[in-house]
Amino acid sequence: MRPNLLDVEHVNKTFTRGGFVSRRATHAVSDVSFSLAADKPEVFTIIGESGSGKTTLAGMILNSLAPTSGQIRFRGENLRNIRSRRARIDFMSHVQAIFQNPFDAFNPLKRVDRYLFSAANRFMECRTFDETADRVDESLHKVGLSLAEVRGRYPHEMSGGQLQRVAIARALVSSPSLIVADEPVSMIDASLRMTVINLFKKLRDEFGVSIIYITHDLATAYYISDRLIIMQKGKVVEGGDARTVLAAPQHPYSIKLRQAVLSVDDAWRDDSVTGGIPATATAT
Ligand SMILES: Nc1ncnc2c1ncn2[C@@H]1O[C@H](COP(=O)(O)OP(=O)(O)OP(=O)(O)O)[C@@H](O)[C@H]1O
Repeated sequence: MRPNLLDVEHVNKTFTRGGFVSRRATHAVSDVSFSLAADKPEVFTIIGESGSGKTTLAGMILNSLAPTSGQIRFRGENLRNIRSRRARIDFMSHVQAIFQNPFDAFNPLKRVDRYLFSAANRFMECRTFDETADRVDESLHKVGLSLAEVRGRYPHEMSGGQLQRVAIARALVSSPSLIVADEPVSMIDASLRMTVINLFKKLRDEFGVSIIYITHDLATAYYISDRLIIMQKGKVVEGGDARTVLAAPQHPYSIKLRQAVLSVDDAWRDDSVTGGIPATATAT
């Protein structure tokens, strides 16, 4: 039987601070489990208020943080066993990350196309410059851009939305099967957010990429998710099919979330009249 794309099994992460006498432990992630199937690309959302453990969980899925206990497997392989440089590069070619602020992801003094070329050189076995350029151009087309548009430009010459699309194109160069996107639209101008959000749907539907979408933004979570888990203080308080969870929320936090979504729906209805961009609500 084909292994799942991702298995997160009873994962815990505890940070300890202080010395022997004043030692303090933070249970950032407590007993979290979920799986993503290999043959069914989806947008899986991890939603929760600030400090609920979302970024810590993302770090463990990206293999940049080790769980205190429990295990994470990608295509059946325990991430703990991915140690050699070659194995790490192979893993990174399949699992890519998108971060919150695209302006932090690019050096202001470096042309953005150079990032795309180095990703192509790192992950793909292109034999000629033209082959590398084709690969880069192909990735940029997937996000609605082209090498001709991007070549020679510096980060400050692009909008936050455009730059985040370049970051996604860079992630796509290696044809990953999973993208972990941690608050990818929260630093982007509201008018450009939906372009990036719709792009994730396109990656799922047209290119078979699964997305782990991490957010505290209820409106985009509601709009984009196939399944979701709601985290609070490191624990999953509710999870499952996004519409089902939101239709009959059980946990007080999910009820609060649904109320916020309902008010967002109202905002959408208003926006459909005015032709504006949907408002977003934030869990507090
Ligand atoms: N390196 C660390 N050392 C100590 N504590 C940490 C560390 N990283 C995170 N924490 C703590 O773990 C908890 C979860 O943090 P995390 O950043 O994962 O939450 P989050 O849901 O992503 O929050 P936000 O939405 O604000 O980014 C918090 O209490 C945080 O202070």
